Amino acid sequence: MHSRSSHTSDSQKKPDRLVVEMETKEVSVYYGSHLAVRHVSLKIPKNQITAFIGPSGCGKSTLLRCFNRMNDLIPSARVEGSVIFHQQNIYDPEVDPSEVRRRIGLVFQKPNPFPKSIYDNIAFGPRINGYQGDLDELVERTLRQAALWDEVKDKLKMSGLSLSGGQQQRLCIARTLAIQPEVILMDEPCASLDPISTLRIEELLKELGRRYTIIIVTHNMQQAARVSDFTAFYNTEIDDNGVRYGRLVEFNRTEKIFNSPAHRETEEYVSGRFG
Ligand SMILES: Nc1ncnc2c1ncn2[C@@H]1O[C@H](COP(=O)(O)OP(=O)(O)OP(=O)(O)O)[C@@H](O)[C@H]1O
Repeated sequence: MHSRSSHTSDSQKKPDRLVVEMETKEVSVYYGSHLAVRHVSLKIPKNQITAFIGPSGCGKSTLLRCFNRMNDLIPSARVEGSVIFHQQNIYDPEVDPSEVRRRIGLVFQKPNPFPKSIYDNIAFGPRINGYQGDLDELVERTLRQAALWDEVKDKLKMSGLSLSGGQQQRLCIARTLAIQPEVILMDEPCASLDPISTLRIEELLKELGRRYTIIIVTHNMQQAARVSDFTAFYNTEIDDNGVRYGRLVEFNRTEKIFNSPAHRETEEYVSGRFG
């Protein structure tokens, strides 16, 4: 990939020249002695949406968590290889994992607002990080970015838990945006939402994808096709000892993965013949 010299306008969604935001080099993840994902090397393009797809258990969520060291919080998990961000391996011993997680936010599958007011859900992270600007302005701006402002502007003191599931998920996205991340990871963010809330989140994603680098794990191939610019297809493989592990099969522009993939197993998966 080449470096991009000029700014991309909002209307120009697919620039010819891309910069790499993050890169995994030979990443493998173990849970105890169990190899879950093997040797993934991948370049995540900046300000694009990358979808991770593949059958259950191929390691999509495991790999996603490597991008902001969330696997550190799982005692049995061990990551090999490197994940490069701003020319540094985020697994280097001198790197502070909480700083990594501030710059690379994660939105979970199930909306998980704090049991606090809508306002404080947004303000909490910036306060902890010593935000010096106008918090009211930040709360409004991020709620607008997350397409939630109009629905909540008159009830900012109400609990975040009083919102619908779809609104809660947009609140969690706003909360992530408020700490001004550079990359947003999303682990099946629509899995627990109804179709209308799902569409709203997808619209939001397309909007955010112009300004942020987004990686989204999804079970839903139509969703990957609708929202992403690039797609990584993972599959499971069985080694000589009969042990199943996940591996990256193919990574390319989404239209290529869905219309003319290089590998037969990708074609079989995206056409619904397995998985
Ligand atoms: N916390 C954990 N402890 C032990 N093994 C785990 C843990 N999380 C995942 N695994 C194992 O790692 C492998 C990959 O799981 P992972 O959840 O990353 O796959 P996935 O592709 O995201 O699956 P799904 O689509 O079903 O969510 C599986 O064999 C799973 O059982």
